[in-house]
Amino acid sequence: MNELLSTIDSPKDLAKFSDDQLTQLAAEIREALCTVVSDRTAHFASNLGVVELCIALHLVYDFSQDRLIWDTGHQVYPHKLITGRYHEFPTMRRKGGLMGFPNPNESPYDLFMTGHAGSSVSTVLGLKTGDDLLGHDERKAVAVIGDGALPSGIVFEAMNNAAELKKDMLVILNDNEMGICPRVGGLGKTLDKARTTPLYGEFKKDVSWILNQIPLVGGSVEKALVQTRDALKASLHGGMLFEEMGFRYIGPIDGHDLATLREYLEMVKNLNGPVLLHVFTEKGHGFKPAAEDPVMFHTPPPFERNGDDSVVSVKKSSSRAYTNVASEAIHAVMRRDKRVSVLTAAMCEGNKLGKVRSEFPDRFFDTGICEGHAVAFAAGMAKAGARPVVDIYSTFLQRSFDQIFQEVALQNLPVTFCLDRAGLCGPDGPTHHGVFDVGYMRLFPNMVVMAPGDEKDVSAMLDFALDYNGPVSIRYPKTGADLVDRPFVPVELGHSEILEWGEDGTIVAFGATLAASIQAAARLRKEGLEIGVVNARFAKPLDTATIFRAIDETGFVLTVEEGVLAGGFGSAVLEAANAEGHRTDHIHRLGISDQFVEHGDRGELLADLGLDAEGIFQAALQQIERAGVTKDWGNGLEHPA
Ligand SMILES: Cc1ncc(C[n+]2csc(CCOP(=O)(O)OP(=O)(O)O)c2C)c(N)n1
Ligand SMILES: CC(=O)[C@@H](O)[C@H](O)COP(=O)(O)O
Ligand SMILES: [Mg+2]
Repeated sequence: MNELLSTIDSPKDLAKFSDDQLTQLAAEIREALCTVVSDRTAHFASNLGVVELCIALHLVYDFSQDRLIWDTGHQVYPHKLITGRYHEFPTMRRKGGLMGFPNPNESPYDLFMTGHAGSSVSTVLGLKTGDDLLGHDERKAVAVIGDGALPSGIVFEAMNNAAELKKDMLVILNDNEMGICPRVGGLGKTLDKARTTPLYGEFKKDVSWILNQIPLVGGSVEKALVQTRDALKASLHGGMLFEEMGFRYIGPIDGHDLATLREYLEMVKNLNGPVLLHVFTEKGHGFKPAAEDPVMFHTPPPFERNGDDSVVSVKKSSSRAYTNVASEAIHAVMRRDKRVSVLTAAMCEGNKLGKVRSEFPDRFFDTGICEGHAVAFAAGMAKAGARPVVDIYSTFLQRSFDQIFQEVALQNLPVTFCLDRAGLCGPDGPTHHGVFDVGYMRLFPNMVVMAPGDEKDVSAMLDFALDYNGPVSIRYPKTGADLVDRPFVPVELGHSEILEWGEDGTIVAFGATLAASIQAAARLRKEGLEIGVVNARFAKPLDTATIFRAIDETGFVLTVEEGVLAGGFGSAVLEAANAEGHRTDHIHRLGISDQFVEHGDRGELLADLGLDAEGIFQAALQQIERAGVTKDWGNGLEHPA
């Protein structure tokens, strides 16, 4: 297997293959995809669906000069295999290996590092405009965008502008009827029209035959007839929307038929102005289990295959992940409070909201990949007296910054934000690590910023939020929820929870760093040091009484957070201490410095950043030395550093 794929160093090598060899190449690419997902979580069904499209694109265009952006970028694996990264492919999504999204540091064929949906039409328009301005107008420009990404508002901003500029660019709509879950929204229904009529090729032949029966009396009639044909075709195929926006709509065509793809790409390649080519694909195409269950196989847990393409085992993820705890808490509160609704932005599966959707279809809202809208929509619901819970990943919620500011915080509306994947999300890497939210949420007056220290805190914080008459954000990472054994202290606005107190120093953990902080403190206590641990719970409002007591009465204060230091929890502590004239020289912050964190296993990344128990232990030891804490280390051992 892979006799052909392993010989490809550049897309230019594709030209040497016959049609039969290209068919074999597609099979080899699918085999490589199956192999890579058998021992790690990676994007699978989306990649299976674009194999022929990717081969056709690289046959028709020269992307060493032409511009290509894969929107979102989770379907970029075939592109990576064809652009000289076959031999590195086994390192996919491993620390230090290939990224699971486009990465310009890997190849000049990757122009933008992406992972968030919807920006491709804008960046391709920008590339084309820049190339034209700088005398490279011979370069073609292509964006490939999925039907799930298409409803993102930015796509329409870009198309609106592209139609104005009349730039020669191609948008390929990869329509597989799926986001991660089945696609939602009115736009999807427009696209569905295209599935009720013959594919473009057949339709075009029929219309051409009809037109040929009409004796043409001159250019004006022909022009009118062609326009009639295009309007008829576009209205039949749901393309009218794009035609009205100023894009030439072509399609739909079969996105798994290599010859058809090449024919149409050759045709549209030299059309003037913005063109949208509507391509039908099947998510999971070519691997039956994935085609039958593209939701499960979007990023399946590792699985093994039988020879007949059946799947032997799929390892389920941990059932006590924070995500599950949160979705169960949301479900419970929806059962007892009819004011409560939940909103997701195309991440129903990722947010584990399937049961909520089934039981409360009228109070479950999937807006599609439209996070800005989701937040403003929730604000409207809150204004009407409902209690919306916006359940959006930390990194994707960044899309809604202005709506959080204007529609929620400024109005002081009771919207509850559940920020899943807050912190390091592991193999998805820098586009997905949710590490900025404490900073951006803390900026807004009225916003309460919380993070559960363990599983028990999650439902308690949600209950608090829904009783609180203002905006609240609750952040938690993509990992198993810890369960800290202690007499539970109810969640109270601006109050932390003191788990241990010790004069030699205090570790103040914000969020899910609590368990590692407890472990580090326990090791230090074994060395004879009296180290306290505080479960901060709130970054805003801060529990200044407890924090100032730790500052004034203990040897040092070490804050620990799974997020960037800039504007984070530790910054809040420094700001508060400074504002009230307390010492700050013995306050040390653990978190993420001014850097983007690469992809890798979550545990590896935490250890690299010193945010695991060992790192916290070592940081505390350094603070102990700095504080001049002298201790008889018991058995006379050297300092336990
Ligand atoms: C702004 C943003 N929100 C949410 C996501 C999560 N997400 C990744 S892929 C995906 C579905 C994309 O569907 P589509 O564009 O149709 O691609 P397909 O997987 O069907 O090929 C979603 C919701 C994201 N990457 N970016
Ligand atoms: C491409 C994308 O953004 C999603 O597929 C994301 O990778 C899902 O992340 P989880 O697997 O953590 O839900
Ligand atoms: Mg899709």
